[in-house]
Amino acid sequence: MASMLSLLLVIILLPLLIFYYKRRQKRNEEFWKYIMRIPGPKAYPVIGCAYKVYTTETLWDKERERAKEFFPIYKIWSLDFAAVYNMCPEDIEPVLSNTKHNTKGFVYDFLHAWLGTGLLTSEGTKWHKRRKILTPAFHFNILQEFTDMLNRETQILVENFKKLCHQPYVNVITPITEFTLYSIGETSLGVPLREDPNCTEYKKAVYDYGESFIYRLVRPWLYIPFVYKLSAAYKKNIKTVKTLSDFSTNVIKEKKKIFEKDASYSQRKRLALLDLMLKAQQEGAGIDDEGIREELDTFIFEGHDTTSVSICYTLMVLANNKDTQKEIYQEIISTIGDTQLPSYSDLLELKFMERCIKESLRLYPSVPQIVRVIGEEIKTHSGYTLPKGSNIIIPIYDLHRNPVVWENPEKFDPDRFLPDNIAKRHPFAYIPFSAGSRNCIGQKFAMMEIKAVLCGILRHFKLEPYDKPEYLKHKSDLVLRPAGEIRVNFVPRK
Ligand code: HEM
Repeated sequence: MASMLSLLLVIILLPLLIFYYKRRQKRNEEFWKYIMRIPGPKAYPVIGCAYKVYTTETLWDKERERAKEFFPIYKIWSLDFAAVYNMCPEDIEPVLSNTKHNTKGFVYDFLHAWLGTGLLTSEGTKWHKRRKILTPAFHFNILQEFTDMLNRETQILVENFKKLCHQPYVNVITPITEFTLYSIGETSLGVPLREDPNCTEYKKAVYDYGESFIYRLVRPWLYIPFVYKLSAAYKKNIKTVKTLSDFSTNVIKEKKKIFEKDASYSQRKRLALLDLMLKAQQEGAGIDDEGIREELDTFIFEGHDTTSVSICYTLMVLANNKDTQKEIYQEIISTIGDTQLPSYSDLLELKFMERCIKESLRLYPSVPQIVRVIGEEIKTHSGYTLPKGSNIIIPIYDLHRNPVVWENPEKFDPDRFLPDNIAKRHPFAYIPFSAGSRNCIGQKFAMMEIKAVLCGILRHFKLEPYDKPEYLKHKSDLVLRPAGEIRVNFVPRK
């Protein structure tokens, strides 16, 4: 049976390998000349670096190892595909600040089955139009209105932690992910997701999609759509996609009911994200039902999973840095008091807390790497050429540990974000929200949400360490994920 399978594999794969290798040869000779000059791991003819198949667990460590071995630049390739990892701020600046390189790498296509071509995955005029429609949803007047909602969600979370805190530790991932999912529902979507019975299934489906994404990523033959469609992984993924899209379709249905019932709704001066899209649709501004669905999927995912991991890692880091935690607590009490809920301007004033969040995002960037396609040849700082059409991978996680920029990179030190220290650094050495025109549209919302939740948690609990940062393992996924739990001990304040 096994030998039959191997024979079948050879019959299918061999012609494909030859086809791709020929395609590769047809590509601009200069392209390969430049790519091959860049250092990189050992490679064999045709299959290149794909002689080892990694898993979601092993890929993470391998990429970190390679980042150290070949710092600051290296390439990987297989068949007709090549990508260059770059950890040099001087090289990243021209890529992210020039719209010629705005196209995302082909791996973003693996997200299309779920996110369609929403803001994260779209390109050209479609992306530009959508960004214009959606930007007002993050205007500071809107964010100001969100403060009360975030405070309410935080209070519910704190009550939840009060029930859990008698245990030796709390795995913060589940309660925090619920908090961020319900928060994006209450704020940007205006839909009470807490009442949606499908939330648990949705959260699991997000994890499943991430796993299937990495599964495909480490198997270059599955990049070929026709081969992928024959695989068991594809069939499994179809089910996951159905769960994900049923969830967002339901959210839209609920919201449309509210929107259509109340005529004055769309006349409000400032509208949150989903309202804004429905209004744009009413006014014929070029966004149809499918467009709303893909943006909603994008924002539910980007708006909850990224902030969730960031809050979880920040709690763990603060539990391990007691003096810093004490200083944040004192700042909260002196800015807001012991009982008041923070206003939007209070949150803006929490400067020390902000530095701690920034430092936590340096060590644990929720989006650990991004990819762009080079639209015009670039000469790198280290003397190589990135040819037009090459995929450049910006490993934010490794960039934030670049030893040339960050002294003692693994150390948590919020003073790195004192204004004088920021001024001394290259502006592209720290990019947790990316940079340039395709930066994170939700970054102010994210900072505000993280601050609101820290205010609530730290006012009620002292955090004691359980997991130590140096022993925490990560795994590859769409966002930075711990390989297991993130455990923190919650001690109620008297
Ligand atoms: C700590 C929290 C967050 C981090 C670290 C983060 C980081 C990022 C990064 C690095 C990108 C660039 C991705 C790429 O180029 O592939 C991005 C894009 C994006 N983010 Fe965030 N994000 C966060 C929170 C949010 C929130 C709360 C929202 C929405 C409410 C959001 C919505 C988006 C969208 C829609 C894009 C695509 C923007 C475009 O291409 O025009 N993010 N984010």
